[in-house]
Amino acid sequence: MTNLKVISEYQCFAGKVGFYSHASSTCHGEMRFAVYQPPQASQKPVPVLYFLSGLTCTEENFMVKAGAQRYAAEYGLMLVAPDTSPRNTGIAGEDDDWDFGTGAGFYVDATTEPWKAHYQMYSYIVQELPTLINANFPTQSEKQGIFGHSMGGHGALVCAMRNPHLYKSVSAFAPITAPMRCPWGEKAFSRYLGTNEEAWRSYDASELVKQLGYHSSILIDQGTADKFLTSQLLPDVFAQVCAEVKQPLNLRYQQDYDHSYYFIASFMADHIRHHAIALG
Ligand SMILES: N[C@@H](CCC(=O)N[C@@H](CSC=O)C(=O)NCC(=O)O)C(=O)O
Repeated sequence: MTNLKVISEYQCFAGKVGFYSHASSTCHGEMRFAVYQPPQASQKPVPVLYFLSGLTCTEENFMVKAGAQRYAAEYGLMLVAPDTSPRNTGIAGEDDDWDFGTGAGFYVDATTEPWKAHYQMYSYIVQELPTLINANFPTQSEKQGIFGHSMGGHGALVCAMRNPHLYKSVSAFAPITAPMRCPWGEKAFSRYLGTNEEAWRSYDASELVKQLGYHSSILIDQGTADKFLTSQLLPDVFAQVCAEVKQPLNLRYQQDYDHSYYFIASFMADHIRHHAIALG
């Protein structure tokens, strides 16, 4: 494998889960990610589905808890789950908060000191990581989808809407849909992007859907017992804007589900199917 260090690999549903690290030229440090190669990948290139995780996660949470491999094996999709931020950068205070810094890169390209030298997660996800994946794994590089959870749901919506030519499908579990209007987003954007809110708009799904829209229907699942629903996630704001601009949206409120991976695992089959249909 070129430029990749294999950390560990495991047989899974007749395919392989692997954990890898590499020297990132975008984030200027070591980055980690996980890949699930379905059994079909041993015979031919397959489409790729990226999953962006939420606050406090590493590349492991999704592979261990989401139960996605079974469905990826069924449909012949490769899964890629990157880490949620650079780590051990030496930036003072990077480990102080669980919702900012380490584990909380928010999938933006930071423009402020001291974060901008390493916290370039948007470019890492959209450019460097796919280039690395396509060079090292049997992918159909023109067939990419993206999904995510919470902070990662925000990241998936932003990456897809800003790059509809790169991502044929998008979905999210309990995404932060209007980060400019919630405490997690305000904290992250003001520190990574500065206080000029104009710069925040290109990372806010509810703004982007107004400006850009997306070429196909967006699937979102949201638990009604999610403790972050009304304070941080605000799916009704996103739904309202989608309705105004006639963006197709399948927003499903799931009764009594919370914010956890138990919720994610419960609806994983539907999300993988959504992407498999779009990715052919
Ligand atoms: N420490 C927090 C809870 C953190 C949390 O719930 N993280 C979620 C993502 S939240 C939005 O991005 C998560 O995925 N955690 C990892 C897991 O494996 O569950 C608190 O105290 O509330």
